[in-house]
Amino acid sequence: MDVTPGGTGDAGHSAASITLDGIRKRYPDGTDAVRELSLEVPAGELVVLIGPSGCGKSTVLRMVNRLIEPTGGRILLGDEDITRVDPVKLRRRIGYVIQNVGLFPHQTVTTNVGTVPRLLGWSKERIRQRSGELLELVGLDPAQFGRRYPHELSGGQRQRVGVARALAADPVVLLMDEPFSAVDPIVRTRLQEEFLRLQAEVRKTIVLVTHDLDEAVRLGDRIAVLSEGGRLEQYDTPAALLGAPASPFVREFVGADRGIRRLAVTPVTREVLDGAATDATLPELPLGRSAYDALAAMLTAGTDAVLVTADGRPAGTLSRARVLDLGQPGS
Ligand SMILES: Nc1ncnc2c1ncn2[C@@H]1O[C@H](COP(=O)(O)OP(=O)(O)OP(=O)(O)O)[C@@H](O)[C@H]1O
Repeated sequence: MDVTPGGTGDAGHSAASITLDGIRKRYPDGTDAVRELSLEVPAGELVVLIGPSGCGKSTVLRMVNRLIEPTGGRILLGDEDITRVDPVKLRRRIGYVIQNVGLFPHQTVTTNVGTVPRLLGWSKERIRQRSGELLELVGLDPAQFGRRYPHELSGGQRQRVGVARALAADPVVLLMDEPFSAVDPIVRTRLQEEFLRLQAEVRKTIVLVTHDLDEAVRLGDRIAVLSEGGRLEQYDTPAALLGAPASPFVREFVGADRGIRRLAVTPVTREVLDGAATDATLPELPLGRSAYDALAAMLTAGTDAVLVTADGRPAGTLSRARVLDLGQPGS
């Protein structure tokens, strides 16, 4: 299957960076939802906006596709200032996924996925082909699911259709507002994993809003922690954020269990190994897995170390003490 952007003959938009340049939003009642925020999202990266309820996350997200008009500042997609372009045309270039998906209930899955291509005037055949590709990409067999209506799907399946629809016209940017929060935790974890695989293939520029720190750490290339009024407290990789919170606010926000969270985003590399590969009775762990996986393997096997392998051959051992060090700030 051709999963390259615009695989059905479109010119291909690939991904564009997003620059928020001093954006502000004051609602008509005088609420300063976003006082001033500057942030750059590199092309092809997934950036998570996280922060306490009411800090302005959704307002920021919706200013990017102009569902909410900024009261100040500029937003650039690549080099283009989009604060002045036609918002309706803009939204056709930006995928948008929300919590309860918002599928059209009286349209089939295939028709839902083809919404934006139809608005763009694609031919019927091209839309049908693109819908099929996208459904396969999100793990739904088009022959089985294409003719169903949204109420004939599970919550997780609906969410996948929502993602397929958002990607259908090969948007330059994907905005996601709490996309996985309406499904139960097990389905959520599976959707997150599938979504990471999908992102590895399509490499869109994505801004995702969530309340869930674990989700932020799992999905984000970078995380922007916001406080009230859209104030940017820290903008960093998950490992840096958990390892070195920049302020007491962030420290409190990432919580006392940030050490264990940090292990989950710390890969086991050759540099961290602290013993020779001598003990073949130890549980094995391939290089590149997380320090959290290493600790889990030790706890399961009741050992104090794992044998780390590279291409199936022993590369060294990693001790429990070393893993615990990796969870400490500043290591
Ligand atoms: N239309 C509106 N008019 C006035 N104030 C608004 C409006 N929409 C949002 N607000 C306020 O702006 C602030 C930011 O809201 P926003 O929805 O962006 O926050 P959020 O971080 O996404 O919150 P949550 O996590 O609870 O969804 C809040 O104080 C909210 O009450």
